[in-house]
Amino acid sequence: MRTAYTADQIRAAEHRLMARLPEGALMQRAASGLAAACATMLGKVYGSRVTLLVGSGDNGGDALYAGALLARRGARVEAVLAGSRTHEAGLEAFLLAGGRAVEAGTGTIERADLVVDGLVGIGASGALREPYRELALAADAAAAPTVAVDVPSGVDASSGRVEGAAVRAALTVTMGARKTGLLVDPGAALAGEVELVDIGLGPYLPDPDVVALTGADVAALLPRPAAESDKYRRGVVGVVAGSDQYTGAAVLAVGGALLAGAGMVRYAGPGEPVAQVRSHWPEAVITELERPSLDGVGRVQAWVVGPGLGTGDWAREMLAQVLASDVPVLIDADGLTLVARERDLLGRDAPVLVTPHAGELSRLTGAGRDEIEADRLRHARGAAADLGVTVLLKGSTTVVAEPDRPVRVNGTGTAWLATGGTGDVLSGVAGALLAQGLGCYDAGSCAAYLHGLAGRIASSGAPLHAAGVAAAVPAAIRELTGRELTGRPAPR
Ligand SMILES: NC(=O)C1=CN([C@@H]2O[C@H](COP(=O)(O)OP(=O)(O)OC[C@H]3O[C@@H](n4cnc5c(N)ncnc54)[C@H](OP(=O)(O)O)[C@@H]3O)[C@@H](O)[C@H]2O)[C@@H](O)CC1
Ligand SMILES: Nc1ncnc2c1ncn2[C@@H]1O[C@H](COP(=O)(O)OP(=O)(O)O)[C@@H](O)[C@H]1O
Ligand SMILES: [K+]
Repeated sequence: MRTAYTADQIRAAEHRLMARLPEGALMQRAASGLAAACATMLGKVYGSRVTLLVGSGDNGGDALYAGALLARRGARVEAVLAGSRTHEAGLEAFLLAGGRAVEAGTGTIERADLVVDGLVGIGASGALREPYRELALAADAAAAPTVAVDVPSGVDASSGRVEGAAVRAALTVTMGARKTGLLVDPGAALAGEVELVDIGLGPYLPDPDVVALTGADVAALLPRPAAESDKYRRGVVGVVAGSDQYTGAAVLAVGGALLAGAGMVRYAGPGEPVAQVRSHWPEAVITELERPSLDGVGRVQAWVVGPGLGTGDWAREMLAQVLASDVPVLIDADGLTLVARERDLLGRDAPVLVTPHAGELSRLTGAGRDEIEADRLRHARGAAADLGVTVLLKGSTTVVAEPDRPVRVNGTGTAWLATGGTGDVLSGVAGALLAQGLGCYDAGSCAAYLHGLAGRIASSGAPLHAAGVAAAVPAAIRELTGRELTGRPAPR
């Protein structure tokens, strides 16, 4: 599990650790980790040109001490001192090691083999001010890669929010613990690779603000069939999706559920989608509905409701019946539009997982779509608290929020997933995990991981289509579980 923390959490931990250490010790640890990462990126340090962008705080201090270490190894290191003041001891060490302070606009950024962004770290507030803004833009325009110290300047460390210009780093060397903003877009997209330098902060850190599951975490959570499993015990998913107008959503949601390991998938819907689901998935158990009713559809362990369902009376009645059941329900797409109109539908005791994209969340909460995308953590958390449900907010970083738990963030996806129907597949995958017994928080975050990985497999650097993502889900599971045997060993 990768953990991340807000600036306040990090600062509090640093204070406790610093009280036990000689002055400056933490910064020395940070700087040597930073210098080592820069050296690896440069390949050959001797004779290379390194330009430091140095702000007025300790972030600039880290850069100066690291610059001193690189200068001692023969790099030609120049520093642009951009702040109203400069970390004194850091500057002294830098100059003593042969580093040079230069003015911006002397071509130093353009000539560099490597730029080090030490403008601001966790002490930043608001959009980058001048001259930092212009330096960030110059670093972005330069040919050399940028290594960001702690966080790319311009990215809010606690949220990933970016107001105005920001540094685009090839590598972010982060001190003591990952910052939340490095795992959540738009900040995550600007951080590049993230390398964590251990400065001994671990024992002083509180519970994390956000976490990202690793493949091993997901593998440990994924349900597997046991030797004595049968299809009912493995978990039956009910899918209420699709309409005469939107048949594909039904096919994709059922496919996602089947290929993510449901013991069985029951599909209930009107004639057109029934015909489509039947021809694509003969293994699904289908009830063709003459009227909106779940009578006679059979028992399930979880429902998926909403994709392509429409928002008319039929859809509303189906949603109400699904929500009147006593099993977990995943609500997506049109189901969310209906809930936005009629919040009371959510009043139930069994768990609810909602899976909006930013536009759908906007309908649910009234916040603007752009505002949600700029600060997805805050909006997902707020909606989970307000609605009393688990919220999986889709997008470039998918986040799963549940009251009183760290937000789980997922970055396994690829932008190629931004194509029609992939969300329907996700709803099926998550529904299968709910039916197999995972709670909403685990089902949502494992589904996001698997779906993102399946997207990468299906894409392999080229366009994908939603059915291909569903088809790649078993390969994604195989990649995580390493082809382990389940049930009885094969006879020899
Ligand atoms: N503490 C520790 O033990 C360790 C800390 N470490 C390191 O210290 C970093 C935190 O250092 P920090 O607290 O000095 O804050 P930091 O981010 O350098 O700069 C804040 C200053 O920047 C300015 N400024 C703010 N917003 C701005 C804006 N929008 N646009 C322009 N300027 C802006 C403002 O200054 P002013 O405007 O007054 O010039 C403010 O005072 C941390 O990220 C890590 O790298 C590591 O060495 C490990 C040990
Ligand atoms: N830029 C992106 N990077 C990674 N994943 C993305 C990106 N944009 C969208 N996705 C993913 O693609 C899927 C799209 O779902 P959704 O918006 O519901 O589409 P649809 O309704 O057409 O199925 C979600 O899983 C989402 O997280
Ligand atoms: K920085």
